[in-house]
Amino acid sequence: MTSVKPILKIDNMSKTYPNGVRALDNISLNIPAGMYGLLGPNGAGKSTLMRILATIQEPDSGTISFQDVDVLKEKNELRKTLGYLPQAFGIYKKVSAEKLLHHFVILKGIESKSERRETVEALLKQTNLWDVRKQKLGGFSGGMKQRFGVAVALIGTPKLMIVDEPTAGLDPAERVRFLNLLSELGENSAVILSTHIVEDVSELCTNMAIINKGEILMEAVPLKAMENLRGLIWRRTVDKTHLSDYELKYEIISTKLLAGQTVIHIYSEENPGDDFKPVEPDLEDVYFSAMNGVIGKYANVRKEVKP
Ligand SMILES: Nc1ncnc2c1ncn2[C@@H]1O[C@H](COP(=O)(O)OP(=O)(O)OP(=O)(O)O)[C@@H](O)[C@H]1O
Repeated sequence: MTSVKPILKIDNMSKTYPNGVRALDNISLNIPAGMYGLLGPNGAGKSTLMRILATIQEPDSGTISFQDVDVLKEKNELRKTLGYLPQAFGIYKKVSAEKLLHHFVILKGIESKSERRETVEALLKQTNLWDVRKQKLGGFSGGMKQRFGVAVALIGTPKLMIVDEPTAGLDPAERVRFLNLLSELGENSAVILSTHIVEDVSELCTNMAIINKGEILMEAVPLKAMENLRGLIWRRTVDKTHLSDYELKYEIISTKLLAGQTVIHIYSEENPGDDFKPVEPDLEDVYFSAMNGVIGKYANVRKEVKP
């Protein structure tokens, strides 16, 4: 749980699709201002939650409040102060970035011509697209398109930004540029970033939640969560053919191929011996520990059923 006062509160929210998939299962979250990471694997329910927060999808039950706004009842109130970058969005390929942004600024209701020009210029500069403003959007790289999406989402200086899986498919340089842009936004508004990439959260977010199969496994301050795991994570290289023996004996939280070798991380409250070395836990250890139920929502359940 985060101790800072929440700016966005989600209570007991559920959503089941007509095909019977329960995408969100009684979710509650307290989200403070700044950068907030929603971390989870494919199919966890992130996009469903983001679309509901962005007021384009209805939950079956639950409430959301943003400051004094009852989000589900006063959708237009929230929309005035909302920026949303969806996971996938279409753009007009044959139009230049500058021209299309002008159109969106008009749609947002900025009537004065000079104010429009200033807004467009400021947004293109902020998103580092000023030099390519005359280029057609069809020729933009994935990262440039994402930054254009941010420019659109930023029109009207939103207080709440919803950003759904923005770094998937970006090359490393574009990813860094994009994350830097987001962290600047986090200084003035609440930014909720959904991602399956642990590094997006560790590099950027002061608060986070881990979601899987429609459930929140834990809410945490990343630095504290890593600290709490200190002394509990151990690693060693194993022969792949012996992996199942280790699985029987230890609480393996992750198995990775590293330079052709199989490296396992285990959770153990005591020194396991057996050539294991202590690990300084990172956010990936936190994520896999929560996903495996050794910490977070299912930690106690798991301990009770263990011999
Ligand atoms: N319109 C829909 N109709 C039926 N099932 C859906 C629909 N949208 C999503 N789902 C299902 O709901 C679950 C959650 O999907 P969601 O897209 O919210 O997850 P996600 O965490 O964003 O995953 P991804 O990163 O793969 O987009 C998945 O099992 C998905 O197949």
